[in-house]
Amino acid sequence: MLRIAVPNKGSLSGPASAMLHEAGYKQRKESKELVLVDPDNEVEFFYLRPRDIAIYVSSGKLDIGITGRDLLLDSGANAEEILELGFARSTFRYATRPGTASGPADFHGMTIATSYEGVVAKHLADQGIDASVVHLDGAVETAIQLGVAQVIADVVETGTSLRNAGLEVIGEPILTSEAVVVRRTGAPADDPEVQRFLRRLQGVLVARSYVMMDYDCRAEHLEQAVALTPGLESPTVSPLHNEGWVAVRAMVPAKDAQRVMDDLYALGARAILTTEIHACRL
Ligand SMILES: Nc1ncnc2c1ncn2[C@@H]1O[C@H](COP(=O)(O)OP(=O)(O)OP(=O)(O)O)[C@@H](O)[C@H]1O
Ligand SMILES: O=P(O)(O)OC[C@H]1O[C@H](OP(=O)(O)OP(=O)(O)O)[C@H](O)[C@@H]1O
Ligand SMILES: [Mg+2]
Repeated sequence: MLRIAVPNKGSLSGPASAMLHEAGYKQRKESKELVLVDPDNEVEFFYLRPRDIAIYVSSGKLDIGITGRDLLLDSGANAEEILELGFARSTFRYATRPGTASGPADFHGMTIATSYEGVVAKHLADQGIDASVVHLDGAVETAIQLGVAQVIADVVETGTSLRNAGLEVIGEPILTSEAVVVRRTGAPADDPEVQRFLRRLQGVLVARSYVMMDYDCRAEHLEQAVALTPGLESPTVSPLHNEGWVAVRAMVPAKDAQRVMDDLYALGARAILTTEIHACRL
């Protein structure tokens, strides 16, 4: 039975469970449940603090886990990412009050507050910056106002939290993060249970980002139409009862669907339909 770590709180928790549910797995009904067995799919889910997940996985007690790339790197655990999941996207950045510093090189001698001490200490060492780091559990943006630090390093998504605290980002992002599936570094890549789990999640990612498009077009326009809708492998083309017309079916990136429909219509295609994909295996 595959043993999988799932975030039990915070930004990762809801979207991770939603993705597992879409992939056909049983998920807990209430947030106090810590372990859930899904016998039909031969998996066992352990709901753990997001920060701890890479550590459990690196110990080998759990086979795989869902966590944030930033949390994985911060933990220093012997674990590696094997699939990007496309949610909880963020950057990790330094921020200060305006006028404090023009770049990280000015941080010498300053104190930097963060919840990601591992990431920050490594970045400072790599850049040869001699600054002290103070660890805070959260609400790091307030540390400057309260005089605990001159600089913070924190997760930034929209930048609203920084703006509200009167802070501005300094320097380039230290890293970009999103939710990822992790396993112990060097664990066998061809484990069939892990492969099946990854295929299911990949199926959800594709189902979320593509639509199925069907349309009819004149045979003489087929090559131009197919250039607009190349599909993943190759579009399905079927004859229509009306001579000189064909029906085409192809997967199209959801974000492009309306533009592609306009272009197909302009080409003379008709009965252009899109339908949602609920699940797939590529
Ligand atoms: N506002 C946000 N937008 C996108 N991703 C975020 C945001 N805040 C945190 N994350 C991501 O979520 C993960 C952090 O998990 P964490 O449990 O700390 O979330 P949290 O929402 O900050 O919860 P907590 O309230 O427990 O601190 C990291 O991978 C981080 O990059
Ligand atoms: O750029 P934004 O869209 O404002 O998002 C970033 C903020 O979201 C998270 O905070 P969270 O609400 O989890 O509180 P925390 O700092 O206590 O973890 C993160 O730590 C930042 O503070
Ligand atoms: Mg947080």
